[in-house]
Amino acid sequence: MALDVSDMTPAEAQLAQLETEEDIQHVLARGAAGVSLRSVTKQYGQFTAVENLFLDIPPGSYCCLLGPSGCGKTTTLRMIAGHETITSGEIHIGDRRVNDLPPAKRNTAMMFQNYALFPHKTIWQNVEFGLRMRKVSADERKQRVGEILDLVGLSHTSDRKPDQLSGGQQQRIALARALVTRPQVLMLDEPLSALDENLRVRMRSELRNIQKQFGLTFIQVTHHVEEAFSLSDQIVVMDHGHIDQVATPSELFDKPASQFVAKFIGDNNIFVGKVVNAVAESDGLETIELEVEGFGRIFSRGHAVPVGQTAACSVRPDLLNIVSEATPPDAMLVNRLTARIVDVELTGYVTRVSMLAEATGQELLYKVRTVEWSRSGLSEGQVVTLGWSAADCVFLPY
Ligand SMILES: Nc1ncnc2c1ncn2[C@@H]1O[C@H](COP(=O)(O)OP(=O)(O)OP(=O)(O)O)[C@@H](O)[C@H]1O
Repeated sequence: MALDVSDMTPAEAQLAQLETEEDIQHVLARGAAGVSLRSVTKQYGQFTAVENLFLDIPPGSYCCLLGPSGCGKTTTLRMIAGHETITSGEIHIGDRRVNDLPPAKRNTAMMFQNYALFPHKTIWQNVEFGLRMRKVSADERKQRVGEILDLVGLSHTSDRKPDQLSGGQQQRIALARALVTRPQVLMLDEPLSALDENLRVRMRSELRNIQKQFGLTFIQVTHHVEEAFSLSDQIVVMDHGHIDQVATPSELFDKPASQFVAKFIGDNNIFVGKVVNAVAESDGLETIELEVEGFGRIFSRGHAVPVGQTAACSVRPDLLNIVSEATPPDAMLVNRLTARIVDVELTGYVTRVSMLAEATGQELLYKVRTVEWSRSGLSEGQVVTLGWSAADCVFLPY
């Protein structure tokens, strides 16, 4: 049967050109593949959008590219998918260098922000489309489309058009359409951004379940910190076209590697000062003393830079403690400062308390279980002493 190519994306049109058995076998290959970026740079004219990226995404993992608008997440995703050329460097998918391969030959699939469903085709035809492009037989198409629609729980919608589905259902169909081609890597560009908050949280766990079930490599672009934390095995934090840190969610939460990451991922409290002393500890880290103007000495843990250099340290808002002024600092809560409560925000189980340091006016954030906050009897305008340990305070080279 002749293919209707009038509403194909460029990638799909390329697929339609696949001729050789080898091409088709590559595209139909199953199983997850890892992705490797080696010194990848993208320039648009004089502007460098991403520079010298090195990244290894293990096969079968869920990786999120996380960062503020304009940091280069989408450009990176599009280069992996082959929708954007790279200026220099190498990209490998599995054991293949894909720099010069068109999107259709990379064994990847892309799920777009707006789902890119064909409005005039039925749900069945939408899902079946990629298989037709790949010249899959009618019997196999029937079986695979049936299976995948079952899997996303939408078999009953197969005769409808996309605009007869809810946002969440359209999202599932877009996912089914991408998965039915059995890609080795699925790329998702802000897949949840069109959904309302409740649905987003539900679809998040569906995405994660499907990724686990298929054992595929998922690479997702997001600027939502919570989304990246809840989905990922690996989070790549990007800023201004560079990778700042690659880590698991818990590593990132406990040990941000830079001031940018510490701020971006969690409202951490950051203090900037000069290194005045560093003492080696048995776990290979050092306890580092920073002289911070207005506060005096602040103790943190990490890998020190030479004495005299400017550096910073970061403490999570939930690791601050309100302590009695009378209690002398001890090894547990060696860091102390006084602050005035300026705002209290109940967000559910957790209360966010904004404070201003008495000595410097620096804004500080304290997060506490709401039940504890209620028991404390504290309120706006009061001055409290905050204490935290060196172990909870992460040293950040400047
Ligand atoms: N075709 C293009 N021509 C010129 N500059 C571009 C082009 N595409 C992207 N850029 C620029 O490259 C930088 C990175 O863009 P990119 O879309 O990758 O960012 P992003 O992190 O995905 O942002 P967002 O979350 O807003 O989508 C931005 O400064 C953007 O303006």
